Amino acid sequence: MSLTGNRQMMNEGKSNSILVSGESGAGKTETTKLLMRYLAFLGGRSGTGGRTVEQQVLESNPVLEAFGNAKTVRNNNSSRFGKFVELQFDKSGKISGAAIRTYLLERSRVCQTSSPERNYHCFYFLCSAPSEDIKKYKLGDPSSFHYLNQSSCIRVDGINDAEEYLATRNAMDMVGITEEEQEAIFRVVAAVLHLGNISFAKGTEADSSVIKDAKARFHLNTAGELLM
Ligand SMILES: Nc1ncnc2c1ncn2[C@@H]1O[C@H](COP(=O)(O)OP(=O)(O)OP(=O)(O)O)[C@@H](O)[C@H]1O
Repeated sequence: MSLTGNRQMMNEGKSNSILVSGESGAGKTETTKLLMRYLAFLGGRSGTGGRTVEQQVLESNPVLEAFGNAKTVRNNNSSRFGKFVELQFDKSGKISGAAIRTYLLERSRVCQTSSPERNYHCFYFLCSAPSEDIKKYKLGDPSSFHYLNQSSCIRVDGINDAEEYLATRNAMDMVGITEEEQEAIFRVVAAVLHLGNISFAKGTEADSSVIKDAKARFHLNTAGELLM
């Protein structure tokens, strides 16, 4: 399919589209990665050192999967969003640029998950980060966070969260997300986990509420610090 699309584009000089559809678990994500890899291979530039557009295109997948994929009943790596990937080629057929647009992330999953599903991978990856990051974001075991412990599924066979954290960081470097931007992104991810642990108790006045206890206050303060 990639080859046919590429040949038609080169012969007719027209843009081509490939639509990958199917039910959850059908193989859309894996097929799209294979299509992108082959198109990147066909449009690759030989001899260019460093970070090439092809590499950046391919490395966008681990980044999108970390933040937009989760384990569901049907698929351990289910994409909870849609995406439109545009690869641009120059007259000689070499990749000159790429753009990825995402649609409709399943946002409700952030606050609510149930067994045997998991929340988005990025939360578990961050909880398995090297100790200096854990300390910096004041994190701990995933099971200590409400947004993650509503489900009894914390770990997934075949996914090493610690390795995936490093792979995600590496992929973010590759696609050109600066260290500062990555820091900001993971601060928000950590802050979301802390926000989920803030609980309230009934206040003395009618219809009022107060922070429940010292633990809840710690998470409130930490979320505030991370979002500053
Ligand atoms: N070409 C393939 N080779 C090997 N395994 C595959 C292939 N395609 C799919 N699979 C297996 O099926 C699983 C589900 O595939 P994939 O994540 O691509 O489905 P999907 O259609 O994108 O699902 P969702 O809509 O839930 O994101 C993969 O994790 C993998 O185990």
